[in-house]
Amino acid sequence: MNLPLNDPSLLKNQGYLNGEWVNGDSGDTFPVFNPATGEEITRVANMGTIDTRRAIDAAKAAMKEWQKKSAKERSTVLRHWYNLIITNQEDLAVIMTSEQGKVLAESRGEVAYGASFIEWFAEEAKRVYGDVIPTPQTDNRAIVIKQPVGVVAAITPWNFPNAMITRKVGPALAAGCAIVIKPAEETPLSALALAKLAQCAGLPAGLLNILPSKNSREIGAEMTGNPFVKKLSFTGSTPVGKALMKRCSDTVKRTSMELGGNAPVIIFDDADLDKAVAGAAASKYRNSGQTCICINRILVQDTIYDAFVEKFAALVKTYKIGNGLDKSSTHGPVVNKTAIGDIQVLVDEALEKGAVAIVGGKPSDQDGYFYEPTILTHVSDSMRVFREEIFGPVAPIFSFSSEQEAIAMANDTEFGLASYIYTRDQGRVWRVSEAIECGMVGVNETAITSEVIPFGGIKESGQGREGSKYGLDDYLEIKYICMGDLHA
Ligand SMILES: NC(=O)c1ccc[n+]([C@@H]2O[C@H](COP(=O)([O-])OP(=O)(O)OC[C@H]3O[C@@H](n4cnc5c(N)ncnc54)[C@H](O)[C@@H]3O)[C@@H](O)[C@H]2O)c1
Ligand SMILES: O=C[C@H](O)CS(=O)(=O)O
Repeated sequence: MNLPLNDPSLLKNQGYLNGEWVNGDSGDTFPVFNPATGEEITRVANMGTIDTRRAIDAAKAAMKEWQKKSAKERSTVLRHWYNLIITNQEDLAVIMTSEQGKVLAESRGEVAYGASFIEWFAEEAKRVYGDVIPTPQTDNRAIVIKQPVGVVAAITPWNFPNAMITRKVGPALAAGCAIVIKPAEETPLSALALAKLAQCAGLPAGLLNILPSKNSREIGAEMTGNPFVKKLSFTGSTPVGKALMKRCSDTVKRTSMELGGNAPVIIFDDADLDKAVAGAAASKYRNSGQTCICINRILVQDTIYDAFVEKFAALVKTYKIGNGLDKSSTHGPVVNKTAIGDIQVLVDEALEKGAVAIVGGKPSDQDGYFYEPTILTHVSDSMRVFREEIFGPVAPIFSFSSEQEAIAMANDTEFGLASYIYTRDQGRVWRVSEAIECGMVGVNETAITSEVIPFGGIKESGQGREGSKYGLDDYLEIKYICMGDLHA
C-alpha cells in the first residue's frame, strides 16, 4: 500500500539496531494493517530475543560515550531531532493515521505533542542540578550529584504511537542513557520513522534502538531479565504492567508504569452546561475513545441529568466516523477487529442489565473497524462499563445526588489516572480535587496534557511521572559524595 508521503524514505520496515536498519535474526516479518480499510500497509521485520540482546549490548556500549558528553552537547542533538520532526510533521501524521486510524488532525496534533517532549528535554538536559549540603561536622561537606540510571528498555502502546515513544526517549537521552524500545505490533511505523529522523539528526549509533515485533512476550522477557537493563519504562494495560514489574524485581530494575485508566467526569448542577457537554464529548471520543485519560464514566448531578443528556446526544449525533485521511471524518476506526468485539461485549452486558443505548450501540456497517459513537443511559455501578476501561467510543452517563456520593462513585475503582470536574464553586473545586484518588485532575477542562505537566497515575494506573520538571528524575540516580579531610 503506497502512502501519500513527501519523503517515502520515512516508511521503514526494518528494525533500527545500533545505528543500522536490519532484518530480524529470524528473517521473519509481520503485517501492519490500516484499520480504516483492513488493507496491509507493509510487512515489518519481526525481531526476537537475539535481536533484543544485541540491541541492549549496543546501548550499553554507546552509553559509555554519550554520558561523558556535556549536557549541552546532548541538548543540541535533541534539538536538531525536534526540528526534523516538526519539518516532517505531515508525513509522520499520515503514517500514524494509516497504521493507527485516528483522524489526520489528531495525528498532526500528536506529532507536535510528541515533538514537544524532545524539545522540552533538550532544555531540561541542561538543568540536572545537584546539591552541596552543610554537614554537622566542620571538616567535611556532603555533595549530591545525579547520574544516568543506565540502559533503559521501553515498551509502548498503539494508541499514541509517536508521543508514547518520545515521552520516554526524550528524558532517557537527556539524562545520558541509551534506550531499546519495542513499539506495539499494531503501530511500529511511527516509531521507525522517528528513528529515521533521529539518525538524520546525528544521534550516535546504539543510543536509540527500535525492535518491531509480534513476539512481545519474548522481547519483554529479555528486557526484564537482562541484567544490563537498569530500567523498564512501560506504557500499556495494567495486567501487562503488573507482569512486567514482577519480572523486573528479579534484577531490581527501576520501573516507570503508565497503565490503565477509568476516568470519571463529575458534572455538578452549578457547572457551565455547554462547556461541560463540549469538554466531556471531546475527551470521551478523542482517538475514538482509545485514550488512557479518556472520560470512562460520566457522572451528572440528578437535577441537570436530562438537560445534559439532551445536549450531549445532540452533539454526538453530529459526528461522522470514517477514514482518518478523509477531511470530512470527525472520528476514525478503532484499532482492530478484536477491539470491536471487546467493546460490544461491554455494551451488551450493560444492555442486558437495563442500560439503554440512546445513540449507537453497535459497530458501523461500513468496511474497516468502525464502532458507532455510543451513549448509554439507565446505567449502574453493577455494570462492567462502570468498572472496566472501555477503550472505545462508548459514554455511560450515571447520575448522583450529593457531592459526597459523586466522590465515592469516582473513587470506587482500582484505577487512579485522570479525573475531571465541572463546577463554578471554588470551595467545591478544592474539596473534590483533593478527595479524588488520581494523579491528574482537570477542572472545567478536559484537554489537560502537555510536555510541561507531570503525567501519571496512582493506585493501579501506575507509578512515576512523564514530562514536566519531574520527568527526568525517573532516568537519574542520586549519588552522595562525602568530601572529607577538608582542612588537609
Ligand atoms: N497511562 C498512560 O500513559 C497510558 C497511555 C497509553 C495507553 N495506556 C494504556 O494502554 C492500554 C492500551 O494499550 P495496549 O492495548 O497496547 O496495551 P497492552 O498492555 O496490551 O500492550 C502495550 C504494549 O505491551 C506489549 N505487550 C503486551 N503483552 C506483553 C507481555 N506479556 N510482555 C511484554 N510486552 C507485552 C504490547 O505489544 C504493546 O507494545 C490501555 O489500558 C491504556 O489505558 C496507558
Ligand atoms: O493515551 C494516553 C496518552 O498519554 C494520552 S495524552 O496524549 O498524554 O493526553
